[in-house]
Amino acid sequence: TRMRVDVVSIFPEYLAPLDLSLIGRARASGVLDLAVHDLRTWTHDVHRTVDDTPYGGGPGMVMRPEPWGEALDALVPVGEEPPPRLVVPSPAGVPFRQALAHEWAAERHLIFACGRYEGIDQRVLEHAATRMPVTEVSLGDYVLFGGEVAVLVIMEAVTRLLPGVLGNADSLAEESHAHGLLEAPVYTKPPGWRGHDVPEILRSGDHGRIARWRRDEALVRTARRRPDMLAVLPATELDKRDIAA
Ligand SMILES: N#Cc1c(-c2ccc3ccn(Cc4ccc(CN5CCCC5)cc4)c3c2)n[nH]c1N
Repeated sequence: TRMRVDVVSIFPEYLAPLDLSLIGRARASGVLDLAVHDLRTWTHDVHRTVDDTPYGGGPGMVMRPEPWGEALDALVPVGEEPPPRLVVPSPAGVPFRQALAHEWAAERHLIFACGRYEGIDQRVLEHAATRMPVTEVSLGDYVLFGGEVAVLVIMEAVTRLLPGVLGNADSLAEESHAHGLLEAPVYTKPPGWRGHDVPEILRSGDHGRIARWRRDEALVRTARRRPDMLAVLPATELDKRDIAA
């Protein structure tokens, strides 16, 4: 197996989509070995308590450290080399970007800790950091209820980078982002649909002009929707004339 992934959550059913389609195929082909665990497995009281009130006051509840400590003890064999990476989705995390997806696709073992409530007692991450690399990661500047959907996103981004998961067509699409712009619009049959026609050039067979048309469309789209992406393009990449057009 290329990669082992463990996910711990109080809502393990939230991770059911990881059984489907491409990720399901990656698991069936042996490229990915995924296990989802219920954090309450590591509680011992009759109410299977995972949360408590926050020290210092404040709204909501905080996830208790003990269940998490026992869960990580169970999932990290003593002396595992190299150690797994613990990934903890959090509103306070570093931004999740494609570069991180590439880094994590190279890991042998990932463990995802899905927080809920106001988050996980910080000592869980501090203690884990004494025996494995720990990354708090955020999907973006919006507020979710917990870490589960972040794990679905991260797992999709990472799994598609594992060898053999992408068809070579997709991997070419992956490369197309290499030019640092948003992709051009795509079309398929029929040539005319509800009064909207496919741009003539795409049906011309003139591959040089088609490539130029796509690059111009990509530039215009990027300038309109993601000017921040243009700011980082090396000058040699950017022809001001294209933008002005
Ligand atoms: N990835 C990612 C995330 C998450 C995320 C990830 C993991 C957990 C675990 C619990 N929550 C809920 C929550 C929501 C808001 C706060 C902030 N506090 C609220 C009042 C004072 C500050 C604390 C927890 C989570 C949210 N949100 N947005 C992303 N991009």
